[in-house]
Amino acid sequence: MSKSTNITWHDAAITKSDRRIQNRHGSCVLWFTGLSGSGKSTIANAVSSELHRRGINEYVLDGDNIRHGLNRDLGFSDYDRTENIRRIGEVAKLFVDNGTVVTTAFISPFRSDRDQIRSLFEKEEFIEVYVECPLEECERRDPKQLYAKARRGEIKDFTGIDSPYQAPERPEITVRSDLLTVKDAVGQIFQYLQEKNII
Ligand SMILES: Nc1ncnc2c1ncn2[C@@H]1O[C@H](COP(=O)(O)OS(=O)(=O)O)[C@@H](OP(=O)(O)O)[C@H]1O
Ligand SMILES: Nc1ncnc2c1ncn2[C@@H]1O[C@H](COP(=O)(O)OP(=O)(O)O)[C@@H](O)[C@H]1O
Repeated sequence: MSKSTNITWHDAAITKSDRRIQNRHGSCVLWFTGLSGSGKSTIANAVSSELHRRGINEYVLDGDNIRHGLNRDLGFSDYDRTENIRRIGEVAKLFVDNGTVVTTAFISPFRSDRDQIRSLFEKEEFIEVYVECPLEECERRDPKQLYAKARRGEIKDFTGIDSPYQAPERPEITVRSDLLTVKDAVGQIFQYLQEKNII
């Protein structure tokens, strides 16, 4: 809910549509969601690198990085995760308005939070990418040794251990990161972007 009153929305002189025409490509958010260690960052960065190589305006919003700055006041309670995702959704919307293909790599464990973000966008602009990977495999990878800490009780409310993860019911794309290589996952996502005439 907004705390401010007496504020007026200003229409910008240059619109999203103007930027898309100049860029010669569309803009959207690829909203990656999945367990810690499922591969969100790895695949989002690989997609962004390939977009960049092809001359497409791209940007990655990554969980750990945003939590160092914009969202450094937030922790991992359910309330804080919801606020984390709400802010990222608003930032992603600005990037889409700017004509960018933005990738976001947040666990975003709650279905209602992701649906709320979806509602900020036009239909084709929000692409939910479920990076599906069994908990056992994420725990085996454990790139930051956080599962080990959570199992030892040194981290509380860890997603998949003592905090829930609600898998998407109808994601636009499901990437099975336990079965596909990173390269094949990138290929799957590019195929979608091309089919939808975004790039
Ligand atoms: N308690 C707890 N639960 C889950 N994750 C934790 C926790 N504490 C720290 N971390 C590290 O923070 C990263 C997840 O941050 P997110 O902003 O993506 O989380 S959320 O979307 O708000 O749930 C997550 O990064 P990824 O591994 O990239 O997903 C972890 O490195
Ligand atoms: N097919 C794959 N897709 C993505 N990551 C993979 C894959 N196979 C192995 N990995 C490894 O799994 C780890 C995933 O970590 P990361 O991308 O940080 O996940 P997340 O951002 O979801 O926490 C990395 O060490 C990555 O090299």
